[in-house]
Amino acid sequence: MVLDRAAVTVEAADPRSQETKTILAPVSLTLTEQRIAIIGANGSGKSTLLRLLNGLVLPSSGTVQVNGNSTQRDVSAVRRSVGFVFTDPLSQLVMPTPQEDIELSLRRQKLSKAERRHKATAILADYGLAHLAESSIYELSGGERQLTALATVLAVAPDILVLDEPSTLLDLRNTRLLMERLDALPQQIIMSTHNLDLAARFDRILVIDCGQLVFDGEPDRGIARYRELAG
Ligand SMILES: Nc1ncnc2c1ncn2[C@@H]1O[C@H](COP(=O)(O)OP(=O)(O)OP(=O)(O)O)[C@@H](O)[C@H]1O
Repeated sequence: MVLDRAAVTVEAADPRSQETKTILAPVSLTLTEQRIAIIGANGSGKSTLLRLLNGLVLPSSGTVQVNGNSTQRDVSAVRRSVGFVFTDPLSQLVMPTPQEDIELSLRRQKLSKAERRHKATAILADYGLAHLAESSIYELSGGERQLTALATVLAVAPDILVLDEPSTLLDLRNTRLLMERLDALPQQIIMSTHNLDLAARFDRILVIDCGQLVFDGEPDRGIARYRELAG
């Protein structure tokens, strides 16, 4: 993934104003490490940076490329390569039950209906969610929904996994399970998190503050920088 002076600005809240607000100042990055964490205060711009990576947000200036595909010109190719897990699983789970959601995720694979059903059942079992396969998404706990959302995205084996604060709703046990699961994945992972234990395990850390990249490097130093900023 390559960001070349990618910046995000939005119109000012007051429609009479000509001004724009910069949410993310121009940033140039080549993201090649297997495990990259993004940390920073609430509202600093972490989600905006992540959303640039799969074309959910397009840069107002500069470019973002994934495997040579521009998010502005080839967004479908980018979305096929980049699986995105939202902080709020309800933004992502669109079908009534986990089983149906995973089957929907598998729709582009050349499988018969029965094969799709069978594969979705196996994926849910792998995540310890088999007993919830036919439950309403709304009856699941926040953590169960979060794991279902992860299973749904990984069902299609994207090349790159982008996760926006994936442990927010998880208890200690499920956070540990998530860490183990992420550790075992072959994909490149780029994740924002407020969980510094999780971030410390990664290869590279980006620290964002007020829409600016203020640190890019080794986890211990990145976490120390973030602690300084938090005061
Ligand atoms: N479409 C938009 N229009 C106006 N402001 C926006 C828009 N998207 C994001 N913002 C603002 O940009 C800033 C950065 O938001 P972003 O969601 O990237 O922060 P974050 O670091 O992920 O925060 P958190 O840790 O709270 O999830 C916030 O002040 C947010 O209100």
